[in-house]
Amino acid sequence: MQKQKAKIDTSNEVVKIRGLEKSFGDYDVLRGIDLDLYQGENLVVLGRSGTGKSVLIKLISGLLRPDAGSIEVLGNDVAAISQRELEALRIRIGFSFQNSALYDSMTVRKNLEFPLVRNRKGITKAEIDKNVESVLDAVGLSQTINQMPSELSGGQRKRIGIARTLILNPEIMMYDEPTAGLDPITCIEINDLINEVQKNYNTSSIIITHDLTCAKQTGDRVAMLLDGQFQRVGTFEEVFKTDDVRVKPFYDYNFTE
Ligand SMILES: Nc1ncnc2c1ncn2[C@@H]1O[C@H](COP(=O)(O)OP(=O)(O)OP(=O)(O)O)[C@@H](O)[C@H]1O
Repeated sequence: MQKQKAKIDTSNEVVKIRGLEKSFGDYDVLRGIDLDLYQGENLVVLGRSGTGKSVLIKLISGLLRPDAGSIEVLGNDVAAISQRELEALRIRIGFSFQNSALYDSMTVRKNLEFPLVRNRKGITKAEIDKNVESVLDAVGLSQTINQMPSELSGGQRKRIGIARTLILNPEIMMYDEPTAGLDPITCIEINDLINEVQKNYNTSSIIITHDLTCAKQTGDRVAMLLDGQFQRVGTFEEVFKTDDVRVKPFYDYNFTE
């Protein structure tokens, strides 16, 4: 499905990163990064393996501390806030990780109820049921409500994982390799779902991927991490309109025979 033009507010940075540095031993992974995620935007982050994409997500979510620079998430200085404030902030962020991490011993319904029961004290049974049905409908899997994760396909598990994050109405979504290991048709379905989530839940998203079809279909902008910095940021076409030998192979591998 063709991506519709998203409503993006470029005056509202939900993530604002300035001069961010992070090293491990002698290895300077992030060397002074500046990056904005605008409200309502899908931002794709590309980069070779080991360039620091996961480190960046961990820094944004406060799991790692920066060596230098600032990270502001939904108006909070992540490195300065207390553990309690950090936990409250994390509830406003939905994480969709590679292995979906569903609880194998629980039905789809129980998997979806879990974050609600844990994070919304005093929620009623009727509200839980309504929320579960709503997110299952949003990911197109209402019929799986009583199934076990082992009975689902990889693509379905991915969708339920996304539903489980949506149930807390996140303002920011972080997708780590959303299409990894899926067949091409399921990849397209997941890309469409990412765009539907953006539109229907009004989320701002960071999408980490090596899949340029995913980048092209979902990204309003693409940011490419090269040598520890975002050296190419723009639309998909802008980023790949270059002869840079660090960039071209990405495109050629994905799109040329
Ligand atoms: N806690 C840590 N301690 C030491 N080194 C680390 C730590 N976390 C990450 N690194 C190193 O930082 C570098 C970047 O890792 P990261 O996982 O962010 O890469 P990536 O871009 O996400 O790669 P991939 O595309 O393969 O997932 C790697 O060299 C990794 O070994």
